[in-house]
Amino acid sequence: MFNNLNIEKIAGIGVANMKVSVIGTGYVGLVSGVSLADIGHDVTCIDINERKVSLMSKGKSPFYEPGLEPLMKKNIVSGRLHFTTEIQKGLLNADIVIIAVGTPMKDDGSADISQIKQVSLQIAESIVKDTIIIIKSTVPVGTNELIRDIIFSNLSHNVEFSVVSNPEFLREGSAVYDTYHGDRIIIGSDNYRVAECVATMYKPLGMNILITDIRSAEMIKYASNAFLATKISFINEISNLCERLGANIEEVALGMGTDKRIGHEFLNAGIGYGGSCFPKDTNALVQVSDQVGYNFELLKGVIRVNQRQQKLLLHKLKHRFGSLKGKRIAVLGLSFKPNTDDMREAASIIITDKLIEQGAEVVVYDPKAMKNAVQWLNPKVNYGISIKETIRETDIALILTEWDVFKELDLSIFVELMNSPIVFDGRNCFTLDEAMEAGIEYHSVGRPVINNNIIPDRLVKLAESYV
Ligand SMILES: NC(=O)c1ccc[n+]([C@@H]2O[C@H](COP(=O)([O-])OP(=O)(O)OC[C@H]3O[C@@H](n4cnc5c(N)ncnc54)[C@H](O)[C@@H]3O)[C@@H](O)[C@H]2O)c1
Ligand SMILES: O=c1ccn([C@@H]2O[C@H](COP(=O)(O)OP(=O)(O)O[C@H]3O[C@H](CO)[C@@H](O)[C@H](O)[C@H]3O)[C@@H](O)[C@H]2O)c(=O)[nH]1
Repeated sequence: MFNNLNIEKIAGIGVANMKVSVIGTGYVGLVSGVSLADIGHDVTCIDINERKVSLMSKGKSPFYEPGLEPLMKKNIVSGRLHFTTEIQKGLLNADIVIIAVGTPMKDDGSADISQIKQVSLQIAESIVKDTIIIIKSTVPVGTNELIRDIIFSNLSHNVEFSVVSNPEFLREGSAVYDTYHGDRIIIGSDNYRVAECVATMYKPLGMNILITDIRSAEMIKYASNAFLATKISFINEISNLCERLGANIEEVALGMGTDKRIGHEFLNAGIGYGGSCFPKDTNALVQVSDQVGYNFELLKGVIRVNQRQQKLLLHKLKHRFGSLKGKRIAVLGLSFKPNTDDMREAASIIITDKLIEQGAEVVVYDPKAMKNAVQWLNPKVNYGISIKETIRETDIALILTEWDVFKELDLSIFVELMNSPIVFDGRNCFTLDEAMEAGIEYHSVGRPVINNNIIPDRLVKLAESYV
């Protein structure tokens, strides 16, 4: 059905100057759109959210992402980057349309592809010339074919099109860097010349490009996220064992990661993974597996371990204090990881909620996520105005996100300002030596507890009842 797609015309445009429309301006849509404009294409970003479009048109990002706003402004000024809420206008004359709308998790764990289906219908009605349609959103295997059928059945004009799977691998907090320095670009297509045309669009980025069939491209995205989530749950399991056996997870991870076959990345033990991708995508892959009659036992375990790990500090607090009623607790860090204001699936949501449920008074601080946090956290949470004011006269401090401003703290402020300098660090921000020198009581993940400047020999006993 795509044999007549006017690929010569699209490819003939060369490595720059393709007309690209991006639908959906979350992290993926906006960062992709901006970078494609930056490498010379004429890009229109389309979103139904008027507030976002109005902000973006002024060069402002709707979310915090380092390095993004200067790049937006540069490309708006150059005339290569445009924003609109009107899909028909936004798709006019597009050579390539990129779908980057959300695919959130449904209650049963599966991926909700309704936004993609809706956009596909709009594309079918709007395209007036031969077009390549790229699906960049993370979608279950088989979705690209489904979308192809929906578009084909609803075309308003006599045009050719081809659907290409091109999953995205950027990380929030380093999205701009990743877009220019990623490890690979995956292009899944049933037409090699179409795939080459998409490769041409990305060529100025100078990245490795791997062309696969459509279903394999869809699977590469899920398999990659599931594997990284597995690495995190694995190291968290090892860290729980370290606590019981008196080993130190930092040294264990260093020793493991030095083996090139294992590698150092994604071996940071902590309070589990959050964010808009790992929880959603691992659950979706389990759902898909179940649907085809395959019991993906390993991944089910990874998800269970993560759910338990997100509550690790609550278990430690219970063991240390029994009741938390009337305790004043400071929480440093709310976003699911540093350098983002994204609160989706952040461990802070469940932890602060449980603390309040147990009668604690909770005051929180985050360098960037406070505004978003209001929509996600229990209304009884209090918001601090600075790190110092947040920990002042508290009984316990929790660190939930490893922002640099926390890692760079002089630990003596916990001694000076808190009622009692007791710190539970879910991200191992400090060395045990630093904690010992400062004279704080320091509980971290997978490492011995520091209390009264000694590493207690009751460590193993302490750990027994954590989980
Ligand atoms: N966030 C990440 O770091 C990341 C990384 C890789 C892949 N992904 C995947 O990319 C996809 C997008 O994720 P995100 O976090 O960037 O998105 P998001 O959910 O934050 O934003 C989606 C955007 O799409 C817009 N939208 C919805 N329906 C629309 C329509 N009919 N027309 C125009 N706009 C519409 C929404 O208003 C919103 O701005 C998901 O499938 C996600 O799994 C995300
Ligand atoms: O060693 C580690 C590494 C990460 N995390 C946690 O894992 C979560 C996810 O972190 P990260 O992967 O850095 O951020 P995301 O922005 O969610 O990026 C992931 O999800 C995206 C969406 O699919 C993919 O594009 C990226 O490749 C993939 O890394 C965060 O809560 C981290 O705190 C750990 O606990 N330990």
